[in-house]
Amino acid sequence: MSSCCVAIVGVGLVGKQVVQQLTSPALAGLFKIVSLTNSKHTLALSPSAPSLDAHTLLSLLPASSQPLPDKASHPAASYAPASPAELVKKLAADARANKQHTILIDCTSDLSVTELYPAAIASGLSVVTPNKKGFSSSSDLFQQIVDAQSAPNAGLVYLEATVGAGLPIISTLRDLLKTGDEVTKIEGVFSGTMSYIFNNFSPATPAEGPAPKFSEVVKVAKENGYTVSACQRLSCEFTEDVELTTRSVPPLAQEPHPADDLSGSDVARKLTILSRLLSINPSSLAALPSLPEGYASLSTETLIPSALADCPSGDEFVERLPGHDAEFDQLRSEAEKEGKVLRYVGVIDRESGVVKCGLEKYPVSHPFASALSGSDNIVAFHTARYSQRPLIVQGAGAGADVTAMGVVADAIKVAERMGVRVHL
Ligand SMILES: NC(=O)C1=CN([C@@H]2O[C@H](COP(=O)(O)OP(=O)(O)OC[C@H]3O[C@@H](n4cnc5c(N)ncnc54)[C@H](OP(=O)(O)O)[C@@H]3O)[C@@H](O)[C@H]2O)C=CC1
Ligand SMILES: N[C@@H](CC=O)C(=O)O
Repeated sequence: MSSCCVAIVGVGLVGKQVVQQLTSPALAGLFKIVSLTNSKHTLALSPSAPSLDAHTLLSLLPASSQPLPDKASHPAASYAPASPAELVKKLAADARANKQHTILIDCTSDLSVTELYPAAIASGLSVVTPNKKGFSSSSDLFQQIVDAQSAPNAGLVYLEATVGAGLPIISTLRDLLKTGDEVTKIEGVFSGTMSYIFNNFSPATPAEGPAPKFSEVVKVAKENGYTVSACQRLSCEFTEDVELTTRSVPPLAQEPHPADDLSGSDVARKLTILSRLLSINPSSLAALPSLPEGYASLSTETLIPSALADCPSGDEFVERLPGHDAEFDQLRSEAEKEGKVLRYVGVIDRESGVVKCGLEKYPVSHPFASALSGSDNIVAFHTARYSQRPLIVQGAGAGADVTAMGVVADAIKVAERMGVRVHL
C-alpha cells in the first residue's frame, strides 16, 4: 500500500491544522483526504482526482452557518448534509471496494461521533482522534471500542492527543506497559488552562507589585483562549482580519466558558483515559477503581464557587468571579505560609488505588511549581524501572498546532502499520 485515505470529521481549530499538516510536502504523497465534515455539511472528494492543497480543500467546505451551494466549484468535489453515521458506512464500503486503508480522524468533541467508533473499527476503518469523550465516558463505550479491535480485519485506534495534546504521554504509557514495566503512579498537571491560571496566580517566583487576583488571571486566560482562535486562523492564512500582534499570545485552548476548565472535568477525563489504559494491561498491582461512568465516577475537586455553579454564560461567570477572589486569596496565602504554591494536579496511585484531581500545594523547588510556564503540562511516571526518579514528559499541553501534531503522528503510525513505507 502506498497511501491511506483520510476522512476528517470536525474542521475547527484542530481539524484545520490537521488538514494543513497532512497536505505538507512531507506527507502529501502518503495521505489522500477524501472528505471533510463539519456539524452541517460533508465535502466529498474523488479519491482518483489529484490531491488539493490545504487552502483549496478548506475553502471548498462551506461553514456550517452557510447553506450548501447548488454546485461544487471544483470538479473533484461534491456535497452532502453531514451524517457521520452514513459517512462511516460509505467509507467502509469504499475502502473494501478500492482495497485502500481509510483513517477516520474525529476532531469534534461530540460524544455521538465517538459512539460510531466500535462499528467503524469493526468494519476495517482506523480511528485517530484528540476527542476524549469516547474513552472517558461510560465503561460500556470504552469496552466496545477495545473489543472492536478483535473483529476480523478490524482497523486500529490511536488517541495520543486526548491527553497532553501532542506530548508523548499515551505512547509513553503504552511502551512502559507493553514492555512489562509496572507503573505505580502517574501524577501531573494535565490542563493547559489550569496550568496557565496557577502559573500566574501562584508563581514560584512572584513578580514585583501586588499579587494578581484569581478573577483577573481567569479573565486574561479567557481572552487569550479566544485570541488563539484568531492566532491559529492567521497561521493557516484563512482570514485577513487579524492583527499580526496576536502571534505573540501564548497558545491557550481554554473552553469558551471558563467553568468547563475550572470544573476539573477536562482533567478528570484525561485521568480516566490513563487509568483505563493501565487497567486493561496485565499488572501484579492492586486494581484501580472501575469508573463505570468514566470521568463522572472520579473524585474531582471543582474550582467553581457554588454561587456561580449555574452561571449560564462565560462572560457573566467572569463578571461575577471577583466576588470570590477572597476565597482564592486565602488558599494562596495558606500555601505561601508553608513556602508552597498552588497547582491543579491529577494523580493515579496504583498502590493505594486512588484516582483523583484537585488543587494541591507544592514546595517552590518542586518541578510542578518551578518548571512550568504558559499552558505547559507536566506528567511524571513512577514505575519499577523509573523508581529513583520518575520519567517526566513536559511541554505545551494545548493549542491547535501541537494537538494536530499528535493526531497526524498517530495517522503516520496507522499508515506504517498498514504497510505504507514512511522513511526517516
Ligand atoms: N484545542 C486544543 O488545544 C485541544 C483540543 N483537543 C480536542 O480536540 C477536539 C477538537 O478541538 P477544537 O478543534 O479546539 O474544537 P473546535 O470547537 O474548534 O472544532 C470542533 C469542530 O467539530 C465540528 N463538529 C461538532 N459536532 C460535530 C458533528 N456532530 N459532526 C461533524 N462535525 C462536528 C464543529 O463544526 P462547526 O464548525 O460546524 O461548529 C467544529 O468544526 C476536541 O475534542 C478537543 O477536546 C484536545 C487537546 C487539545
Ligand atoms: N481545554 C484543554 C485543552 C484540550 O484538551 C486544556 O486547557 O488543557
